[in-house]
Amino acid sequence: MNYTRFINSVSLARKPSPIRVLTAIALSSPPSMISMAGGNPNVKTFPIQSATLTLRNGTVIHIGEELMQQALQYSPTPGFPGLLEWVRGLQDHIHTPPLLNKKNHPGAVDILITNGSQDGIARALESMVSPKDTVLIETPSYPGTLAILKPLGCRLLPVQSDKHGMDPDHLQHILSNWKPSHALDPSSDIPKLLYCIPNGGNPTGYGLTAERKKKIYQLAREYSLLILEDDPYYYLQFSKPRIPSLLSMDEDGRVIRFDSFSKLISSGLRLGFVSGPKPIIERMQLHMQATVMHASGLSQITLLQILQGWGYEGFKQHADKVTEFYRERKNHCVAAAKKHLTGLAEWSEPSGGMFLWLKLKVPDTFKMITVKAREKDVLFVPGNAFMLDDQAPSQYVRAAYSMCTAEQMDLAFERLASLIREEQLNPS
Ligand SMILES: Cc1ncc(COP(=O)(O)O)c(CNc2cc3ccccc3n(O)c2=O)c1O
Repeated sequence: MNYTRFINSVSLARKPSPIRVLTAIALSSPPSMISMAGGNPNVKTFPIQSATLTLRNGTVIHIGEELMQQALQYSPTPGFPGLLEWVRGLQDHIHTPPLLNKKNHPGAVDILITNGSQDGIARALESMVSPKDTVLIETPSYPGTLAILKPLGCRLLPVQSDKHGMDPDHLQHILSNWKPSHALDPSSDIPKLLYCIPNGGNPTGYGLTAERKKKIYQLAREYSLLILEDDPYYYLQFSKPRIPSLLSMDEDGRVIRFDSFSKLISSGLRLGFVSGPKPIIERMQLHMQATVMHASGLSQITLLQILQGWGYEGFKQHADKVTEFYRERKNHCVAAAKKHLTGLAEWSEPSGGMFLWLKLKVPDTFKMITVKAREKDVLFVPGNAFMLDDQAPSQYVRAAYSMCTAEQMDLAFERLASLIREEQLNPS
């Protein structure tokens, strides 16, 4: 695989920061090394000495002085070595990526700790996309990614989806406008990247079937695409066993996978990680070096203490508990929709995540949701926010069931029902 084709000129121009190189050398040198290189502040001037965390299960985690000094000091851009090692082991345990341990393969998997997966997606797209490029993106899609992509000025081609996720037949139909050989022609506008949210989609809550994932991967192979697998809801799949990831089938080194700790452990710690081909991860690391330098050290050390205490089995048990929490909320949400919205809206049962995607029997939801709904003390997100063309009318709204009680969801949908009836009588 020739990765240069996928890296834009800004990213290709990036060079390792000499200071960050020295930080890495200093960290990996023997105690005899005397470093007067790095402009590190002296940790003895820091007011925080240690910390103690109490988990909901009663476990007490103590971050002593030595570890706290590491947490509060500059650290390597790729991530704390211990956390990198742990998440690498998690990927092996969960996805068994074919290229995880093939160090000599050009697409050997490398990992970067990011400030949440939003940060990772931004670095990947800002390192790969040029204005002349064509990017395939499932629609509807996550507004956070649309906010990154649209300003880059590339051509965005929407790939339709349904209750089983992105439609590979529509993807094939779009790609049939090119020949696979066009990928060898630098002047061709053949698509290079495919962005998808394979499980518990945002905004739909739908997930790709295993068959569709295989078909999409085969099409990516045929047309030399790289796949951006944005998968913060992987562990929140309601069906068991979980449907395998695209990374688990990646024999070519064409999947860049974004994981997040936001939906399982904390969204405020701002930690996620990217698993992908080393040449791409290296470009993202250089991007990170020139901006935030590294993800928060205190967040990384805090997370690592929790993960090391759990181990992989404990992590999976926690993920299963969180999934059951959201399954119960999903059931309450669907029950409230059936009770109040039957005949006024359509929806399919979410297969994971934390969202219900409602198609209302009105021509456009934007003004109804952004103006009238607030007067009725209820908030949703209008469907246009998830579309490539956010000016076009949309009959959809996204409802998040993650934060509301069953009673609140019932009342919210009762209010939405009266809004729909009013809108049907007097369209805004
Ligand atoms: C598909 C997909 N990919 C990436 C991310 C980012 O997650 P990270 O790991 O925390 O950076 C997300 C997070 N989605 C949302 C976040 C959010 C934050 C504040 C307020 C509202 C928010 N709404 O509505 C969201 O959907 C996501 O759904």
